[in-house]
Amino acid sequence: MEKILVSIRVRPLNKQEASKGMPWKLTPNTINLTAGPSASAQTYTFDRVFGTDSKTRDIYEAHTKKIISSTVRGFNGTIFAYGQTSSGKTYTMRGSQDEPGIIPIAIQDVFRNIEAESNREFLLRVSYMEIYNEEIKDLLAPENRKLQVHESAERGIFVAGLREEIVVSPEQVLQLMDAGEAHRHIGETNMNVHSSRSHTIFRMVIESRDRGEDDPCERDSLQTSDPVRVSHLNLVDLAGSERVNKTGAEGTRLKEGTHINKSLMTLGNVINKLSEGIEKQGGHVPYRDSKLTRILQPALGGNAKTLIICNITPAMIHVDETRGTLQFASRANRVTNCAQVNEIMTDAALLKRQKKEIEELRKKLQESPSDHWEEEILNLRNELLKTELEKERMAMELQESQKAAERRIKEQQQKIENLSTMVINSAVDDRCFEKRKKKGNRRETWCARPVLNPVFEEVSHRLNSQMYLLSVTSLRA
Ligand SMILES: Nc1ncnc2c1ncn2[C@@H]1O[C@H](COP(=O)(O)OP(=O)(O)OP(=O)(O)O)[C@@H](O)[C@H]1O
Repeated sequence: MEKILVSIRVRPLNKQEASKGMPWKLTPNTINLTAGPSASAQTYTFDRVFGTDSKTRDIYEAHTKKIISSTVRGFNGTIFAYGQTSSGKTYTMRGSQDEPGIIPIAIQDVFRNIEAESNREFLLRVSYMEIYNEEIKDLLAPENRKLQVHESAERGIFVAGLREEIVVSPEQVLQLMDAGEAHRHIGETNMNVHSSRSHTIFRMVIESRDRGEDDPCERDSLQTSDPVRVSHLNLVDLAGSERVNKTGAEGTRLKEGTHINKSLMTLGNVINKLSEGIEKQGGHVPYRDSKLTRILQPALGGNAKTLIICNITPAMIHVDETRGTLQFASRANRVTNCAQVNEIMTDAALLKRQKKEIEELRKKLQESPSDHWEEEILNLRNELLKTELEKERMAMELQESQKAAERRIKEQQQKIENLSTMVINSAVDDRCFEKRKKKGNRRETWCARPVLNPVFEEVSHRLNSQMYLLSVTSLRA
């Protein structure tokens, strides 16, 4: 569900209006009446409010651009300009010599979007119609008049007998538009020298399907079995609501004005009912009360993305009409639509899509768990290898240090043995020497323990401490 978007565009004051000033205060999202006898604290809030110096390109970028790219992806889209006569609807939608309008910018953008969708092929058809005095006229084939609106399950709501031209370039579309424009009802009123006396709907039907594989055999089968997306883009320039006394309408102009006002009143009623949620409560919405609302039915509370650009005249003299436009805009802003991609599914297309989905699921089932486990296993294997290598390294180091300790012990034992032999020999020598001395010039004395050679004592002490150190080291190892 998404809201109907509403933007307000305030046209600059013209020479006659400028002297009285502008009683409206604007912010990027709000507008309120600050001067004059009917000034009030009421603030109107919208998706965007564009001031008198705004450019159509800014308005396009704000919301229209997104809607246009959605239509290329299969959503219905409608953009229309609403407002009193001479408020700038045609200026906004068609543009001027100096500033292109929403329609030419949108057409260029449709083709740009299509170019970016390289995996799809497109078929574009355009039609251009006018609702004048509640009669539908074909602007691309002016001999087609009084066309009727019908509804069918396949086509939805459509205008029977309306010419649709296949187009391949933005230039071709703009040429067709210009040709159609020449057949439009335009008249002079007190308020607008080129007043649109009719509502116009420029429609682009965008059909697309997947290009399929590179294999031409495969391509042929795809063409019959792929779903086709069909979306409608409506670019609407409404005739302006008008007051008979202000427009000075009489005769033909008066008749036109009556019809214009009647269809705009129906549009207002439809928006009222929708904003009150009447349709959701099962109530009646009077779409059939005018050709305009009947043709635009999908855009009003239906399957479409919709933007209404409400044009207002900021002059003091038009305060009442401007307030009427803002009230309509507020109600429209409360209406919700439900846009979805429009696909035409043949049985073959349905079957093919289901097969594709099953295939994708099977692939996921097969691929994703094994991918996951393979990675897990690889990680675990690496961990295991690392641990084993570390274990081996530690075992080798231990072996080495044990061997070294054993070697040192053996060496020390060898040294002790050698030294012991030396000490025994030296003790024997000493005793012989003492005996010889005794026999010589000294008296023989008794000693409780044998007096050892000081050299022996020193060596023995050192050996004992080294043996102690060795045993401690080998214990530690
Ligand atoms: N934003 C703008 N900047 C400059 N000039 C503007 C702007 N908007 C409208 N105008 C001028 O105001 C005049 C009336 O505009 P336009 O014809 O677009 O009004 P309209 O709402 O389509 O009127 P109608 O309902 O009678 O057809 C034109 O001369 C147009 O060039």
